[in-house]
Amino acid sequence: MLPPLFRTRIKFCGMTRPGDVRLAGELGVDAVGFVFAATSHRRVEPEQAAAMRDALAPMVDAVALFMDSSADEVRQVLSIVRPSLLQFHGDEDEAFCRSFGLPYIKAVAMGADAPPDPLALHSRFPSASGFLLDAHGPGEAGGTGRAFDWARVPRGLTKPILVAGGLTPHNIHEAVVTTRPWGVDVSGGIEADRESPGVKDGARMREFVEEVRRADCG
Ligand SMILES: O=C(O)c1ccccc1NCC(=O)[C@H](O)[C@H](O)COP(=O)(O)O
Repeated sequence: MLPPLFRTRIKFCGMTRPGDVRLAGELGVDAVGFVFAATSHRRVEPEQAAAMRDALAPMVDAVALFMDSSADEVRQVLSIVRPSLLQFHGDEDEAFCRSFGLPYIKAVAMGADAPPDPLALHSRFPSASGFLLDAHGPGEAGGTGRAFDWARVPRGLTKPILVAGGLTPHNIHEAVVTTRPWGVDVSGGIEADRESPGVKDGARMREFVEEVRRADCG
């Protein structure tokens, strides 16, 4: 039987150590994320992120993640880190997101009462490269380690979607098989323990990738 041509993209988020970034590249991960949200326990300084970017393998995206940062803060990060993709988790509008001249992903709060309307999302963010569906409620930060009900993933989104929130090596196979997303995003589920946010665990990173690939073959 021919192998499947499609593969689920993988993003590891909340990276804080160059060694973890290097391993992500070796494992075939498509993107790594650096968090600049003011309230995050995984927040890094731009210089720290620049050092991680230097550890990144070619053809792997460096994603800068913001939550209601000012335009000046975003521009400062861009000049130091040179990310290839942006991710916005707050109340940023379309004009703000596209004003930096880089492709971006808009996070969507799946913890709301009603699932988002695909048409409304597309018309609010026509310039988005894709949407990241995360488990947080409206106005809350991401990286909660909570999953949402994958049956609520809206159908009819024509832009790529990434499923996020509470994914681990143990549930990622089911998440991919259930939702068949463009990509998946994980942070807490590949960390060593809850006490060390941002410190990734090599064995968990590897197992996560293996499980996504197993789902791709199913
Ligand atoms: O990670 C954070 O601390 C964070 C803070 C504010 C906004 C977004 C944040 N993280 C986003 C992500 O890391 C992921 O997109 C996603 O939320 C997955 O997190 P997890 O549930 O820990 O796998």
